[in-house]
Amino acid sequence: MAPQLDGYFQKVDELSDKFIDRLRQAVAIPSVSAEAARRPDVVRMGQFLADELTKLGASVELRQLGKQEGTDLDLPPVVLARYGNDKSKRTILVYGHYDVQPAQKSDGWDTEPFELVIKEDGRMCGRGSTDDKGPVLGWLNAIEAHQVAGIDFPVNLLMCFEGMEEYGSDGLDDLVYAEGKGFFADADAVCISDNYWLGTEKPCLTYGLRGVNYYNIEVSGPGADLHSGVFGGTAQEPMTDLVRIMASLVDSEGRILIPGIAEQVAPVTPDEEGLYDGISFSMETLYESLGSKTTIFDDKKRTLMARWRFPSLSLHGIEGAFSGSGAKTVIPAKVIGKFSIRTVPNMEIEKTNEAVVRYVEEVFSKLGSKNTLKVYPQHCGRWWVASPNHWNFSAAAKATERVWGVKPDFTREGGSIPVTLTFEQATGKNVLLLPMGSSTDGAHSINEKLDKRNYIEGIKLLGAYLHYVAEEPMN
Ligand SMILES: NCC(=O)N[C@@H](Cc1c[nH]cn1)C(=O)O
Ligand SMILES: [Zn+2]
Ligand SMILES: [Zn+2]
Repeated sequence: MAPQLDGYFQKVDELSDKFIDRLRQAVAIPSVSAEAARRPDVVRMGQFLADELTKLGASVELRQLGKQEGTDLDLPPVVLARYGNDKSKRTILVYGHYDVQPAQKSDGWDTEPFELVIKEDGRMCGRGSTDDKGPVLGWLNAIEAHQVAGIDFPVNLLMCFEGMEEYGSDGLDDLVYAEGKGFFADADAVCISDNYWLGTEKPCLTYGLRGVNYYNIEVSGPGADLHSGVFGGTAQEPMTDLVRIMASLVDSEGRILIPGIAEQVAPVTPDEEGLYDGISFSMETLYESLGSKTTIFDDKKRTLMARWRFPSLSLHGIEGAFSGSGAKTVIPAKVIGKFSIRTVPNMEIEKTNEAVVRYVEEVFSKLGSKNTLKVYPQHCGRWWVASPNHWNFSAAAKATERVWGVKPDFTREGGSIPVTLTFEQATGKNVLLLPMGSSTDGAHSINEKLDKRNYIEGIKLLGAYLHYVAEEPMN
């Protein structure tokens, strides 16, 4: 089956230095969507992709999305591209994002985050290497390897690459819904490569994601930051209120203390109980990914359930708080606490928001503080669970076995890619998550990396998947 694949694989190996260089160029563009000052770099990264795709012969459009909500900042463009328009072939729509999480060497990185540094053991370190520049470039590299090998591209490829995923995909949903019957109308299925294997050796295909509701809690009081010697003990301090509110959201065992959250979670079914044992996942690999043994649970099943099918609440930070080294004796006038809830079936965005706002206001009112509180969701994206019983998943499973020599696990994921559900609803087609990187890649963390092996074999995997898609009978 898929007879041209050996020639394709050989060409990917031959071109591997060129493909790594393409990733090096992409990592060097600090396309951090969360930082206003970096917006020109995000736009530059979109342009880089558009130029590379144009050179490969794709037709490319940079779609403007208007202003970022509540700001004067232009949103970065969505790169929409088409490669091939042969009515006798299937059409696959792929999505990825070219923005990255913030990173600074001083966060604790061993090397400059926006320089791709290749270690002797094959780790390619750099912000965005695995999330999501490596996988996005994987599609471009697959096109190039086919061209150089002289192998006919097996499908028509539609591409949608956005630059705001790490900041809530502002503006993308409207575009995807609008183009469901437009630019994306020909799509027979959707494939997203923006997640990770559960461990470091066994590949997986993913059919579920948690959603995310991200919140701000603002507490303000004094008109300006104050000297704590002069005003300590006389002014009510916003940070004191905020820390007490934040401490009331979740306990050290990860239990969410907000009434109205656990009540929305779908009960565990007997069928589901048996699902976890068959999954290749070890606590040892988790400890390696975590860099410590500080897990809430000691066993695989409860750990996987906590990641996939129960909600979690994480405290992320406090804007306006002193966080440098040294000993600044300030009372911050206004602080904004940031936290998010990863949501699961059958939680509803609005119901969850209402429960959060009600609870935070109640806790604050019990403090008897004269400060002012505002609590509001910053962005929300729904959870997604799909059926893996579809030719899209069968093709990916065959490709995985061909490239990695092992049948993939079928997994869910704790992270969120809210546009996944939007693609499913807008196109009415099956969506598959086909990861390239592994659990130790450290996405969003310091020293993010993509192993050279996962990048190169991942390029083979994406191409092989398209060949098997072309061979699958419709179901
Ligand atoms: N690779 C997917 C990913 O990292 N998604 C982000 C999405 C997000 C939501 N709010 C901010 N980023 C995630 O954190 O899961
Ligand atoms: Zn991502
Ligand atoms: Zn991410």
